[in-house]
Amino acid sequence: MSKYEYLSGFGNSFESEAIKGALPIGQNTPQKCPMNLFAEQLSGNAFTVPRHTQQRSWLYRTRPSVCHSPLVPYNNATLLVDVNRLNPDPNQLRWKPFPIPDQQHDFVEGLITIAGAGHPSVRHGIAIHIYTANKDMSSKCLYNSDGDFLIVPQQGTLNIQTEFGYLEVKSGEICVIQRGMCFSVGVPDGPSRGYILEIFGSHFRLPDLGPIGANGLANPRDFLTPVAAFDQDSLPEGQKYTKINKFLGKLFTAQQDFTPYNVVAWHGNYAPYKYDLALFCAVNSVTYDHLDPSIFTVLTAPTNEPGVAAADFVIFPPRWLVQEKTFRPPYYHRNCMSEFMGLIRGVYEAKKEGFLPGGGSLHSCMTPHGPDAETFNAATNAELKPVKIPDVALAFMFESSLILGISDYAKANFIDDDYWKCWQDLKDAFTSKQP
Ligand SMILES: O=C(O)Cc1cc(O)ccc1O
Ligand SMILES: [Fe+2]
Repeated sequence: MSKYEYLSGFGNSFESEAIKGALPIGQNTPQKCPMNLFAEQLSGNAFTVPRHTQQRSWLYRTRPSVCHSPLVPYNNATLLVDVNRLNPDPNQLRWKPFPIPDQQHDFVEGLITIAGAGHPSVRHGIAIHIYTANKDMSSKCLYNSDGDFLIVPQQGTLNIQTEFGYLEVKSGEICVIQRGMCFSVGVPDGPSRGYILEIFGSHFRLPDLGPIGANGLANPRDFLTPVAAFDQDSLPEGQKYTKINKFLGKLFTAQQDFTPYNVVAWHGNYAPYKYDLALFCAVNSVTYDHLDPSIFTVLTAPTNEPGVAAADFVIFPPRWLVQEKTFRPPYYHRNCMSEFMGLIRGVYEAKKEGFLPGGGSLHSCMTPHGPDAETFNAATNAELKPVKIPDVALAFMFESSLILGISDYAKANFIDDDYWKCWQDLKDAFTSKQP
């Protein structure tokens, strides 16, 4: 039987036992838990939030998480930086694909902060990171006190062990690992790379569908949460397990002499999940005009202001373009939101050249942008028959209401210095035509 087994549904209250009978019946904290397990609650929200937003789980484990040595600074992730150390830059920014260094490094060591805003200390804000890895996090796990990670693998499958069970996340799929959950990333395909959206405030939810109705976009049943699984073998005598904690933008580490993957059963609605982007049911104009990209929202992390997201995760999926009398690529625009884009595979519909898989772009608040000149010229003259954006294309956007700063590293490395030139051939065809 594969260790990758899942429960289906978004935000459900689940229960899962790796050994039948490990969950207490009818209560959370019996005087003695079945099988002498320890009961431990993991809270994803304040105890007192409205019931429909409450997220928490109960974990039944062989030893509680508290049995570890004191946490001390961990300095092996040199490019992960606190969001209070970022720089303003209003330019249109584009990064070439971030290379995967040859030197041996795991998912944590390969974290690179690109952009962000707000701060985890006030539970408001986001950070955008790139990860690269070419070795597994063996005997090492990460848990994040700062917020939730939405992970978008671009190259290489991720085998992720979590306290809740195992997740296999391929390129073209995403996963969410929330605040506090221990996880370890394996890279079975070798050199791997991807994007991370970290949110410091609310959790991700599915967008409201309004007049779209009860179905479409990302359907709840396609979100998959792992079944309970724990490490059967104890650590060899003398061997330690390393726990790493991201806390206010810095990493800390502690040791313990047992695996953190000792949860025999769990129940609740605060659990990691994955989603296959190929299952996204795109909805769009079947008459005319280019609609706003919010129509492609997979997940949204709301702020307290109705309709305003700390971050939306939006994709540009394979789909048919059928609009009549319409300039079909994205329009030229200046947005009050910040738009970080990444490319999983193929070519993005607004950029004929230069935006490459594993790279990125950032168009900040009010930074003008839109299709490059080549795309404009082709689309203005194209015959408007139905066209399929092919299955090999998959771009995405992290769109945020916050104004993002960029890291020293992102400012100085892999920047495409010629990006601005892609718009310079957009000529004034109005003035020259006047009598
Ligand atoms: O800038 C971008 O490429 C993203 C984007 C796509 C789109 O279809 C409409 C607006 C928008 O910001
Ligand atoms: Fe845009």
